[in-house]
Amino acid sequence: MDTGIKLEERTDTGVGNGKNGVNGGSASPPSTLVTIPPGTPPLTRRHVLKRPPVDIEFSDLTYVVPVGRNGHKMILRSISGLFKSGELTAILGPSGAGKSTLLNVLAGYKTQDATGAIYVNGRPRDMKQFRKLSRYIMQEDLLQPGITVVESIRIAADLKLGNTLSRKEKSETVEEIMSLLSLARCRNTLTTLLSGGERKRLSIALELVNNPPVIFLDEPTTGLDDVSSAQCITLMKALAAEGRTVICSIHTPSARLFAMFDHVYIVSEGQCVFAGQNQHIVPFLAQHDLYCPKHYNPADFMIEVSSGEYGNFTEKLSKTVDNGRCFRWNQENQSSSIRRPLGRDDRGPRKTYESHSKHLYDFDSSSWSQFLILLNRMILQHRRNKGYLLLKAVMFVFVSLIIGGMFFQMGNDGSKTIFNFGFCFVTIIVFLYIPMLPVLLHFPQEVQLLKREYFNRWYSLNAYFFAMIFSRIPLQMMLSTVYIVLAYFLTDQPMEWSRGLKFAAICYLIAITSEGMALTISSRLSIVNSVFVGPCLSVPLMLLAAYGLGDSDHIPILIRLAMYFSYLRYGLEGLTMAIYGDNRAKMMCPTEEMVCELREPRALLKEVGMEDVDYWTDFVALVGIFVLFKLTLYVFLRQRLSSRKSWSALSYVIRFIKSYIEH
Ligand SMILES: Nc1ncnc2c1ncn2[C@@H]1O[C@H](COP(=O)(O)OP(=O)(O)OP(=O)(O)O)[C@@H](O)[C@H]1O
Repeated sequence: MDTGIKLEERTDTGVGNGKNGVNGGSASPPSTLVTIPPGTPPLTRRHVLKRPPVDIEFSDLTYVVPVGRNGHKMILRSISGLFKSGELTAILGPSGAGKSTLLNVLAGYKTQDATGAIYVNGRPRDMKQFRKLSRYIMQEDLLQPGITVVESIRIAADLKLGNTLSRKEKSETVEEIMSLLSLARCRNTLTTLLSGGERKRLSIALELVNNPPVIFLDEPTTGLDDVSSAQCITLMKALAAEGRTVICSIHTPSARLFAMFDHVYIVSEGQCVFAGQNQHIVPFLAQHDLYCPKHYNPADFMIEVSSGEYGNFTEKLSKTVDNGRCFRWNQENQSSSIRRPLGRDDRGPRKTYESHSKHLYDFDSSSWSQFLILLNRMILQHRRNKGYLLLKAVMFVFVSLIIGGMFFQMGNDGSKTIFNFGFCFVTIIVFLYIPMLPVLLHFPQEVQLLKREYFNRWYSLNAYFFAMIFSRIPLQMMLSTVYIVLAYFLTDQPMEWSRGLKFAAICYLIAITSEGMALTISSRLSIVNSVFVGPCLSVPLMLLAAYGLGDSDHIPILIRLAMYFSYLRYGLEGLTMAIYGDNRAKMMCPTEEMVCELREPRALLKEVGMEDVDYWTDFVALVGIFVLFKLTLYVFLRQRLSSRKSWSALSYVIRFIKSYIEH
């Protein structure tokens, strides 16, 4: 089965449905249980731009994922539906029914394996334009660590509002959002210390900064207690009542929560088994001789029916609602408008988003501002992560003392030249592992955060990528200096500025290249796989660094080719040349030694086959490999963040490799 992108997408997105935002004509009667406390500030805040309403319709949506090497699994089966602005919609269903998948496809988070059509205000969805209108709050509340609540919202406001508001207006916006989401009390708490409810509210606050007209939430109440869940849904209801389209997937809601939803869409085995107002569910089921017991939560009953507890009704119910096309239960009067002409733009002339406010939905901050804001955020996070910095510095001190002790005073000892060459080899291993391992553990999580922020259009990948490079390199160099200085002095290497600087430069290059390699590996893999693949790849790199030393004529051609890619070999050559190159004078030979065969530096270089090696060639090769890793990282990240077809080939290759690693 063809699983390519087949969602209809065009460049001319439609707009405005003629309603002016408020729950105009939403068929659901206001629930008596929904209480927005008196005095609650209006959700459309003073300094925030007005957004036009957005209706989302989908037709014959099918989602098929590849399973194993040849199999497929159909998760969504040709379902249809309509989610209107001004309404709070719940997508309900038993576990594994396909709720999150539906949300992912509608939000545009996953489009690759989907087929069918999605319409925005009656016109085929233009994904580029739609991404500017919608925000997706995912189930896991991934928040940037090392910053406080107020700092998080300020950074989001700086990135999203750019120069559209003055500094004072932006501060007011931040304060308004904090009070709206009851976050003022924990304004100075680090995000990592927040409770589940506070994390969820902060996730919502961050996406509300520039007032999106469409909000998707994946299971917003999971992990929250009854009170926090009710607060969260009340807030969603209030946001919808202001004209936004709010769609959330939700697991078995209590009767109280269930009554708050304006529109309920129930999924079972990838099919729609009900779409309409919550009060119609009980009569709907009664039509099929399924009677909800008195005082029983209709949501629970519906889920039990969908789970097959009363027999298999999925096909029958799905047929009755025409797999989501039937509009009968969406309104008070159920006798009319049985089937919706999905996708037909029948609401008269309207402006397009392009003409309405094209510039409002582009990035409001320039790439340069995004870069500076992200750089500041990353530096702040590094500074706050004192435990990690200290641990890394202590590791470097510890390793340099151990290595310094093992090779103590051998640098100028002609009888220990070969051991001192061993010091160079050990040094490249240090700068392979210490910069690499923490990245393999940490970066897969950071990629998840990047995906969330990028998908919700906080910044461009270029801004993030360069901020990451510029925040990491100085830190890596600072920490590496600890080892370089201690080990260099303890092992008594030549006290010449030029040699010391050349030695340090190669160490820095190996360190940042190792970090680059780790970033590249972990940009595509989970933590477990990264931690496995990284050290495994290091073994051939180390072997290639030392393979055939002194006997390079007999190295097989394939290994010789592979050597060109082993940056550790260039590193080893560079360190050796820094210490022994440039016609270094003979080393001292201790009196107790009869002969010091290798006291002449040239003799060592000949022994290890490096007489013709040029330090600057190695230096340039290391820079080249560093740049190559960075470019690969950029391509991998772009591919990971993109749903464009042009990346499909690369993504299939990566999927194929991963299917071997992960099975
Ligand atoms: N990439 C995938 N490969 C294979 N199966 C998948 C994939 N993604 C989802 N599924 C399967 O599709 C089904 C629907 O998944 P989905 O996450 O949409 O369910 P859900 O209704 O949100 O469930 P829950 O309420 O438990 O989160 C599940 O059985 C899941 O295992």
